[in-house]
Amino acid sequence: MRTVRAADIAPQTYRWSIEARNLTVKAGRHQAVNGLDLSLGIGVHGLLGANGAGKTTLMRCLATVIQPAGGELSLLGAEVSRGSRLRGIRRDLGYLPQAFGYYPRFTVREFVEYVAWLKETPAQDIPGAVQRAVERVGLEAKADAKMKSLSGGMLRRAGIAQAIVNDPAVLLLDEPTVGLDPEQRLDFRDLLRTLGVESCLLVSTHLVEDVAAACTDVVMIHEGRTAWTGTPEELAAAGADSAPGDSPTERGYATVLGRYREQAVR
Ligand SMILES: Nc1ncnc2c1ncn2[C@@H]1O[C@H](COP(=O)(O)OP(=O)(O)OP(=O)(O)O)[C@@H](O)[C@H]1O
Repeated sequence: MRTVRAADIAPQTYRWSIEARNLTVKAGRHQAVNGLDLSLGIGVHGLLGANGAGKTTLMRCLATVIQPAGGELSLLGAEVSRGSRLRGIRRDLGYLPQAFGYYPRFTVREFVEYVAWLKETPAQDIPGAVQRAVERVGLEAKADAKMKSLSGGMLRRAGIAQAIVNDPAVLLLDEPTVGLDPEQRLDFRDLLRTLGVESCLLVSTHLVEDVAAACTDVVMIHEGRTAWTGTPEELAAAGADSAPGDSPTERGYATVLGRYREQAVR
C-alpha cells in the first residue's frame, strides 16, 4: 500500500512539475540542448525527435544527473542550478536511463529495494513498495531471479520497476519500450496511463504509436530546441497524405518535423 508522505498533502505551490526556460545543456563539449522551453504538468508527455535531437541529454538534465549549462529549470517548484540542493527533488523523481547499471548478482527484488533505499523510502515501507512496483511491471514471477539471468525485455521492466518504486511525482523514462514484446507494450501503455493520472511523466521514444496510444500530449524536439507541441490527435491531423509513414501519427511526425527543418534553414 502506498504511504502518504508530507509532500503529498502539502499545498502545491508550483504551476508546472517541470518548467524550463531557454535551457541549455552540454553533452561532452556539444551543446545538445540549445535554448529549450518546456512547461509540463500532470499527464503523460511523449518526447519525440530524430536520433541526436537531444532527448537523452534533456532527460539526464531533468533527472539531475547533469546540470544545466544555462537558462532556467524548475522541478516541482524548486530551482535547479549549480550548487542547488537536489536531495529533496531526487526523492520525488523516478528515472529510467536508456542504459542503466545494476549489480548482475542482485535479484530483481534486491535491485528495486536498493533504489528504494537510495530514494530514502522509510525502511518499513520498502518491502511493500518493492512488491507493488515489481507487480506493476508484471515481473513478480522473476522477483527472486538474478538480474544477469533476465532477457532484454525483462531487464527493461526491472528498470521501470526501480523508476516507479518511490511513486515519483516526476517520472522520466528514456525509451522504456525497447525490447518489450507486443503484449508487454500494451500492458506498459496501460501502466503509463495509470501513472499519468497523478504524476508528470516524460517518455522518450521512437515508437510514435506508443505516443498516440498512451500520451496526453507530445513534445517534439530538434537540435535541442522545442520544434512542436500538441496532442497526439493534433499530430495525427497534421500529417500530409504524401508524407512517409504507415499511420496518421507517423505521417504527422514526418510532416511536422519536415516543416520545422525547412523553417530552421531559412
Ligand atoms: N559525450 C558526448 N560528447 C559529445 N557529443 C555528444 C555526447 N553525447 C551526446 N552528444 C551529441 O549530442 C547530441 C544529442 O545527443 P542525445 O543522445 O541527447 O540525442 P537523442 O535525441 O537522445 O538521440 P537518440 O535518439 O539517438 O538516442 C547528438 O548530436 C550527440 O552526437
